[in-house]
Amino acid sequence: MEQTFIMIKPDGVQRGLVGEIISRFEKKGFYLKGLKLVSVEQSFAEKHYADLSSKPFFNGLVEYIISGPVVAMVWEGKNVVTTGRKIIGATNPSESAPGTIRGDFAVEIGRNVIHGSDSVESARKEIALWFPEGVAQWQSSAHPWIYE
Ligand SMILES: Nc1ncnc2c1ncn2[C@@H]1O[C@H](COP(=O)(O)OP(=O)(O)OP(=O)(O)O)[C@@H](O)[C@H]1O
Repeated sequence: MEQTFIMIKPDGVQRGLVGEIISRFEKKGFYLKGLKLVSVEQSFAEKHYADLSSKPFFNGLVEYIISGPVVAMVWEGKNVVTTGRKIIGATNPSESAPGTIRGDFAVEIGRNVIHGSDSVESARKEIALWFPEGVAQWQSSAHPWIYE
């Protein structure tokens, strides 16, 4: 099944939103396949956001991501990349709909609480970067109650 990489950014960890965010993905019916609290170095953050290296906000973004521990996760489920982005909401919290994570918990684009892969290909690369050790192999016994 499809997998995505989700990261709770340092502001989400500091503000105590970890449980709330995990709960939203769990209740939807997605499966947690990888989870760790990590403080990343500048070079690692630059690698994760390499596609944005030419943007004027790049240095600030890297400073933000290394400003405290983040929660790195792998979630699995049908259409989890696209649906995960919908659960997260628009990049700029002033445009994120209420009911989304950013719509409910964020105000500024530079403090938008959470990251989610934007495509299946990005998810594959990001999971390989953040979880080189691999992810857990397990099947939920609730599976037949969530999927036809
Ligand atoms: N104009 C901006 N000013 C400050 N920070 C920004 C700006 N645009 C984007 N960012 C930061 O860079 C991150 C990555 O931007 P991107 O355009 O990839 O958005 P995204 O895919 O919704 O976010 P993410 O990759 O974090 O899930 C954003 O989540 C935000 O934290």
